[in-house]
Amino acid sequence: MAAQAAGPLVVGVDSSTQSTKALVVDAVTGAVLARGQASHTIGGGAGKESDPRQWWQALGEALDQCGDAVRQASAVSVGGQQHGLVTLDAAGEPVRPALLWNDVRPAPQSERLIAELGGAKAWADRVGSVPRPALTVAKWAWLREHEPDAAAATAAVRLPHDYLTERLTGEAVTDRGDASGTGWWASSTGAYDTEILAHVGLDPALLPRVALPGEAAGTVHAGHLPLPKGALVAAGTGDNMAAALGLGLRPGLPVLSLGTSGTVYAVSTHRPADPSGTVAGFADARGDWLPLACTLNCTLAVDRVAALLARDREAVEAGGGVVMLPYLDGERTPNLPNASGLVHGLRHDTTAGQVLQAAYDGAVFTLLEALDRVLDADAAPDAPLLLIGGGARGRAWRETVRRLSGRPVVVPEAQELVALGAAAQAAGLLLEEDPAAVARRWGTARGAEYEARPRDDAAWERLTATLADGAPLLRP
Ligand SMILES: Nc1ncnc2c1ncn2[C@@H]1O[C@H](COP(=O)(O)OP(=O)(O)O)[C@@H](O)[C@H]1O
Ligand SMILES: O=C(CO)[C@@H](O)[C@H](O)COP(=O)(O)O
Repeated sequence: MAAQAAGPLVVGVDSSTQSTKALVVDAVTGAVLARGQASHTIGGGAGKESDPRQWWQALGEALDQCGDAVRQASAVSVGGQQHGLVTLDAAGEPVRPALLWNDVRPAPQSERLIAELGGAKAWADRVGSVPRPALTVAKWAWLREHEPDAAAATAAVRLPHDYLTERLTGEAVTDRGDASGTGWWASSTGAYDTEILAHVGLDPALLPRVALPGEAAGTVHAGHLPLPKGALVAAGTGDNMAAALGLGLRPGLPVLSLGTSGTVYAVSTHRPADPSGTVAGFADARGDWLPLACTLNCTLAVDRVAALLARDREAVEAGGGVVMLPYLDGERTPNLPNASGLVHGLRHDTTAGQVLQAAYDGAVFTLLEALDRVLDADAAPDAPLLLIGGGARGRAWRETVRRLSGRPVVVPEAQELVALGAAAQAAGLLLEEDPAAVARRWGTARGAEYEARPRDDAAWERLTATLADGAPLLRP
């Protein structure tokens, strides 16, 4: 395989909520020479948890599937689901399963942290984000309150991507992108916030070093993975930051990602600070910012509705006035952690296909509602939406985005943009280039273009009214 390559080989990894994906990529051309994927399981009863050791095992399986090419890689990088709280004991073993980004149990701790440290605006100004239940700081506060023994046994705290990076290299290293989703890395200073850490009783010595953009985490030291010992390992980053790299994103171009989470984001040259908490003021993996809004209910919620209706996910039907807010897991945007799904407007003539379409509409509306807040002065109002994530392969998702956004849509041909972004980061490290420039050279954002259609204002108004009128039901 490597014989077909024009340049050295790099490996990009996406350790996301549902699976690990690995790509072996030609660092010069961006050609994908091999790929692998292995699933994760999520448990946790009322919460959302995964055993980090499973991610390591899945990484091994995904790399094995890549065959010989992976054994010739010169550099590797790991992108991972953001915010997860990985707690390790003194031997480096997980104290308990990781609390994932979509675990809403820390909602009371989140409210308390906001109140105790000056309110939402103070948090946004200082940290960049209001500490919603998703953020690692709220999860750590939950653990200390509910499982003090587990918190006391914790000798190291990691995020999913840097847990894997450390297992590859033996080095405790993270990056500013993923660190910016913890709630204890302040965007105002570009460093860990020792006052916040003291407030939540977390010793900064338990945290990984934050590498500078472009800095290596180390080299592969683990002999039992197919990766060659001594291959360079980049710092990696959060999955959304990795996808921004993978698209070679320039400031102001909006991305809508349809996966387990739904996200809308853009690279910005201005540090975000949204006191409403809708926009998380993340850092990107280079030196800019990544204002982002994230929903909990996206592809899994809509697929669940399709299964309930016993319909294929593409079997939608237009028409009718039924409205659905598919908040099956509670919701993060808007901040409704205790909400459940809401259906309104059913009639005798409502069809199952219309109910399914209403689920897509509700999921897409929730994301697009946040888009205007995410975009700043850098953003061109008529810029096309880049549609990525597993859902971007679906016609019903794409057409719903076109109908409710009124914007042109581009669906990149490249499908695994997080893994490609990690590969671009690895290639950037190896070739001493800007990873976003590497991705632009690879042409990763090229894809099918769909022109703008007039926005469906009637559907938008029905959804807005249902969200407002349903508030007492959505905030139990
Ligand atoms: N052809 C398709 N059409 C529509 N949706 C799809 C298709 N293929 C996969 N998906 C959706 O993509 C989702 C997984 O997306 P992905 O971005 O890989 O998730 P994550 O990164 O959160 O693990 C699945 O939940 C599934 O609903
Ligand atoms: O919490 C966020 C962003 O803030 C999520 O986007 C996670 O990063 C999980 O991503 P996926 O597994 O859905 O890609």
